[in-house]
Formats: sequence, structure tokens, C-alpha cells
Amino acid sequence: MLNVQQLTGGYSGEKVVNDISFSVNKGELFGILGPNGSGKTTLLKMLTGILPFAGGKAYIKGKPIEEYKLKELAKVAAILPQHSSQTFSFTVKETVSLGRYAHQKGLFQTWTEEDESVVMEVMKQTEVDPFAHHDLNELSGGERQRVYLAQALAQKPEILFLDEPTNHLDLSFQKSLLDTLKRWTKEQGLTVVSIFHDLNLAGLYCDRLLLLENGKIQKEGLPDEVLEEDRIRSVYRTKIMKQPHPSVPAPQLVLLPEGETEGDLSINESMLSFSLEHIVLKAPFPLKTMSSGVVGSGTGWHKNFVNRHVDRRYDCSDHRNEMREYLRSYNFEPVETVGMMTAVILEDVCHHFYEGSNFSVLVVVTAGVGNSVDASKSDAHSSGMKPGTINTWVFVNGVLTEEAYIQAIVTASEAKAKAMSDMEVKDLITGTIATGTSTDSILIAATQRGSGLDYAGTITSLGKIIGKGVHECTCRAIQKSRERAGS
Ligand SMILES: Nc1ncnc2c1ncn2[C@@H]1O[C@H](COP(=O)(O)OP(=O)(O)OP(=O)(O)O)[C@@H](O)[C@H]1O
Repeated sequence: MLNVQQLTGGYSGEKVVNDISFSVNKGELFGILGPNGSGKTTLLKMLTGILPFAGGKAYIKGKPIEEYKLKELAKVAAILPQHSSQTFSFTVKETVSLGRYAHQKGLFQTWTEEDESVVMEVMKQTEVDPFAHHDLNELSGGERQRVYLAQALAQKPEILFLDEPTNHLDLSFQKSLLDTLKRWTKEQGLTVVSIFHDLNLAGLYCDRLLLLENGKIQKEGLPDEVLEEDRIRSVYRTKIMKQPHPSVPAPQLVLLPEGETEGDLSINESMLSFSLEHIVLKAPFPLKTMSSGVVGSGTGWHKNFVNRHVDRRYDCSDHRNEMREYLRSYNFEPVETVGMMTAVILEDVCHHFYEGSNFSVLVVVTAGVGNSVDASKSDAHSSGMKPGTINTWVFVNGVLTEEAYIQAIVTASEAKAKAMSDMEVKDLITGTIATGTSTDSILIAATQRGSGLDYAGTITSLGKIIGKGVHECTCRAIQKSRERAGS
């Protein structure tokens, strides 16, 4: 649909874009990215016939752009510029109708039924139809942006050029505009070439991206290739981190604010408090967590950690909501809290602080074994939910990678299973050595301050401490619970 070869151009002899080559297929949503002043708008102006070329060629549907007559080009290509403005006062419908200019025939440019129906259709699509008879100047910036989009769509173009189309639009209109454009590319074969400032939106919606830097192509390719962490850091000269989108396979980039990770406060045993109802650790700042808590599960940032005692007959039917209410009643905001439950008597908790070379670890374990299961034979058990009986908390004073979080869970689980074996805890149904209990929970929480800890497997210094600490604390907690049962 669009083929660009070694395009060079700019203003008054000064070259702003240099040696740009790429092509866009019919039905693609193609994003152009780059920092301020990198030449995005200039490139778009050249591709829409507004600026002449100093060198190179560009073809739309195989025909050189400069060979198109203005009206002929307007039937194939439409543009939504960055700052649309008009001096005269028009209504919304009149403004959208201007988009039909290229399709009107004859000297007197008669308005046909088709013109009318296209204008009505695009006003509906962009949801500006309720303002059809309002003066354009009476609309908000976002509403006006949608009117100009409707005007571009009224041209019924095969290729649509957009300069930051989501500018001025609120979140819901950004999403609805991009969902609509994406649908048109797929269903109607519309080709869209759009400038984006929001790299995450571009990564989410575009089939391919072109990244400009100082008027030249820095990278062209799939979103995941172009939005590479080091590349974006260097081109935009800012601290960012790349992570996967939580529900679709698209990259997401997050800004890292300066100064947020300063300071060297460590999590230690003095932050723990105990009562018969719950064990609490209140951190002075949010910790990055990976957990299977009833509240706060998955990955996140939390500063309160609550292990709550519940009766063995606790009704688990709506345990998440009940737990949230419980946390609120003690002034723990659920969004800031990882909450776990256990039927274990909390006095039998075991905790210990371990010093590593350039990091430290606090382990806290509550363990009862009435509910023990051999994981390799768990199909012999019924599947009813019971409150967890071994809850393991591992706090790390250090900066963990995602990999280290997962390895820490593996290491802690292996250490717990070894503790069950060393304490000869049996699965009461199968009679074999148990590896845990049926609803155990785990938390790995790190300050993300101090030394970087890339790995937590059993051979690493962090893994060695987690393994030893979880094993020791679990054995002691099981011992205490047995002594209580025997007394
Ligand atoms: N009409 C103009 N006359 C002369 N120079 C211009 C003109 N318009 C833009 N420039 C210059 O061309 C360079 C590229 O501008 P352009 O608008 O293409 O960048 P951009 O990547 O779209 O930036 P932004 O993200 O800020 O919109 C800038 O240095 C700018 O000052």
C-alpha cells in the first residue's frame, strides 16, 4: 500500500528526515515513534503531499505520491494532523462534510445521498453525532479531535495518516478509537500509519513500528523488537523498564521515577508484632511481593503483612471478601496488604533474621501438620478448601530480579518439603512422608533497595540462606506445634 525509498526532506533546504525506507502493507496498523523533534510530523507531511521531497521516492498503491493530483490523492489518503484548527465557525456536521470534497463531482459540487449517508455514518462511528449541529468552537479538545477524525474518515480513504490521534482524548476514547481503527484494518483492509507518543498504546495496537531518532530510522520491526528496554532508554534518554502486558502478548514500558529507591532501611524482626489473632509485619515502605496470600496474591507492592488465625471450622465460601473486611476492621488497607490465614496457634510461630554478605533475610513460619499431604499422592485426598497450615514469609533486604523471586519460591518450597521429611511428618491418608499441607501459602517480599540479587537457587548465596532459614524455622514451628498437641 505504501512504499518509501530513501526519503529525504525538510524545510528550506535543511534536511530534517534522512534516507528513510520502509513499506506498509494493506490492512496494517503501522506506528511511527520518536522523541520530540525526531522528524515524525515532517515525514508524515511528506507522505501526504504537504512537503516536497529533497530526495528518494514514496509510492501509494504503486504510484509515486508526487504524480497524484490533489483531489485524486484525497480519495485514497486522508490525514488527521496534530493540531487541527479552522478560523471560520462551522458546525460539526459542516466540518465533517468537508471531508467529502474529493468525492464530489461536477462544477457545482452537488451533495449526493451517498455523501449524506457517509457523513452520518462516520459521525456515528466517532460518536460526535449528538453534537452534529453544534458550533465546533463550543466543543472540548477531545470532542473536536473526534470531529476531525470523522472528517478524515468521510474521505473514505484506503490509507489513513494520523498524527497523534489520541492527543486530547480521555482513556476511554483512546481505547475506543484504537479498537475501532484496529477493527477497520482487519475487517475493511484500511491501512493506518500513525504517529504515537504513547509507546504502550503503540505496542498494544500496532502491527509494526518505526522508531525515528534525529531524522533517521533507529529501528523498524515488530513492537517487541522496537520497544526494547535499552533502545528506548537510549533514544528517549530516560529510565524505563519493560514488562509484559498482564493479559495480552504486548510489551509495556514503565517510567522509573528518580529518588524513589534511595535510602537503606532494612526489614527486621522489630517490625513484627504478635497477638493470638494475627501476626503482623508493618514495613516502613511498600515491598515488592510475590505471594499466594488470600489477599494481595500474585505480584505487587505491599507494606502490611498479616497472618491471621482462623478456627478450624472457618467457613471458606467467600474467604477473600471476608478477609478484606477483617483487614479493614484492623485498619489494614487491603490494597496495601498481603493477608494469609492459618488454623495454627500463632504462639508457635518461628522467625529468624539471617545476615548474608551484602543482603539479609527475615524468615517467618507458622506450621501445623494436621492437614499434611504428600504432593506426589495428593489425588488420594478430597479437594475441599481448608485454611492453610504452613504459611512461609521470606523478606529479603535487597533487589531481586523476577527470576530470583521465582527461584526463591522454589528454594523455600524445597526447604519446607525437606523439613517435613526430617520431622517425619506423614500424610495421614497415604501413610507416606508429606511434602507440605493442602493449602500452604508463601510470600517472597523484597525491599528492592541495596544490593542486586539476580538469582535465588540453592547454589547462590541468597538461595543458601533462604533454604537454611525456611528449613530451620519450619522444623522449629512443627516441633512447637507437636509439643502443644502432646501437652
Ligand atoms: N515549518 C517548519 N520550518 C522549519 N523547521 C521546522 C518546521 N517544522 C518542524 N521543523 C523542525 O524540524 C524538526 C522535526 O520536527 P517534527 O515536527 O517533524 O518533529 P516531531 O518528531 O514530529 O516532533 P514532536 O514529537 O515534537 O511533534 C524540528 O527540529 C523542528 O524544529
